Amino acid sequence: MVSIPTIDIAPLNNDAHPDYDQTVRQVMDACTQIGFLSITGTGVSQDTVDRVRSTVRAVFAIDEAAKWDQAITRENYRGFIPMGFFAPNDGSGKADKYEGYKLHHDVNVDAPIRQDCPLYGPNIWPRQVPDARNTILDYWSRLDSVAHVLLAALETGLGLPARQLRAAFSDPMTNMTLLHYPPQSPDEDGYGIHPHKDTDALTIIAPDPVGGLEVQTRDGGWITPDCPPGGFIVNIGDMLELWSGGRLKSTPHRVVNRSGKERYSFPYFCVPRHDVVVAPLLPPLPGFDRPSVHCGHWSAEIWRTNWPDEAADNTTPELGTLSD
Ligand SMILES: O=C(O)CCC(=O)C(=O)O
Ligand SMILES: [Fe+2]
Repeated sequence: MVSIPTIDIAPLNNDAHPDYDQTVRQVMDACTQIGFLSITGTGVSQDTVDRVRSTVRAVFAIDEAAKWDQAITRENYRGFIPMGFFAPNDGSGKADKYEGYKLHHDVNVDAPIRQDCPLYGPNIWPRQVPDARNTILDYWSRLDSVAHVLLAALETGLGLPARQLRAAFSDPMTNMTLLHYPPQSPDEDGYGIHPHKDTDALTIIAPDPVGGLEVQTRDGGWITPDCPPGGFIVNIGDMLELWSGGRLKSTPHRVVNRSGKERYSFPYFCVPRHDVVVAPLLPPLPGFDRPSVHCGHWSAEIWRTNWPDEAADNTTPELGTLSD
């Protein structure tokens, strides 16, 4: 029976904690089997999460015309993503039923790193929701800490030198998408988000109590993660799968919002620094054979190929596909 476990990660804050090793083992079991886990004991309060969800609601309540003034452009993949913008890459042409708002690791216009990688920069913050910046950046920094605790546990669990993964996340290309999924009627086909794998290292989501996230099991079925109130859902993305030589699993998932209610979500996608080249740090498992990925190039290609009239070419990293 495959299931998504709920793990109290509080012992991971201290490697001398009597339950440290056992908790690392539980995290490793989840990440090497289903690739998803629910976590509690993060230290991030329900109040913090509720504040972010209210902010996200307020962002999508902005007048439609004003959204277009603050929309993503080819040059700057920040701001509103209109409803219907993302169609699946399977040729079916059915657009996902959500609108989004894209944010990246926030740095000033004069930050030196912009000389090395122009994808870094300040976010567009929605003018109509003045608290959005503080509320979201506060949440972001808390999730940075949670991500680091999880990465440290994975370093231990994989037998890697301490900090080998964490060192890749200084000046990260970590990003968030604020998401609004209108309800889908029971007879409506299509998805809130079509089945996909995440291309990042690690994703952390505070699930909306209305539900709708579904995770594929190895036998092709779909299960719904249980997550206690105040918990988060974590999943392994393609980059950690690649780093681990195929041991940690990046698992397809999708969203279908049949709750009859509006659904709001704000995944945090943990991505290394622009100059990190992700390649196996351990001998790959038999049959696992993937090219390395340069994170800056990867990010530039995501920005480019999400545009409906742009196609992947033979330099586009192979990430996020469901082919294997
Ligand atoms: O909204 C969710 O729960 C999941 C979103 C997701 O899978 C994604 O944005 O990659
Ligand atoms: Fe995803």
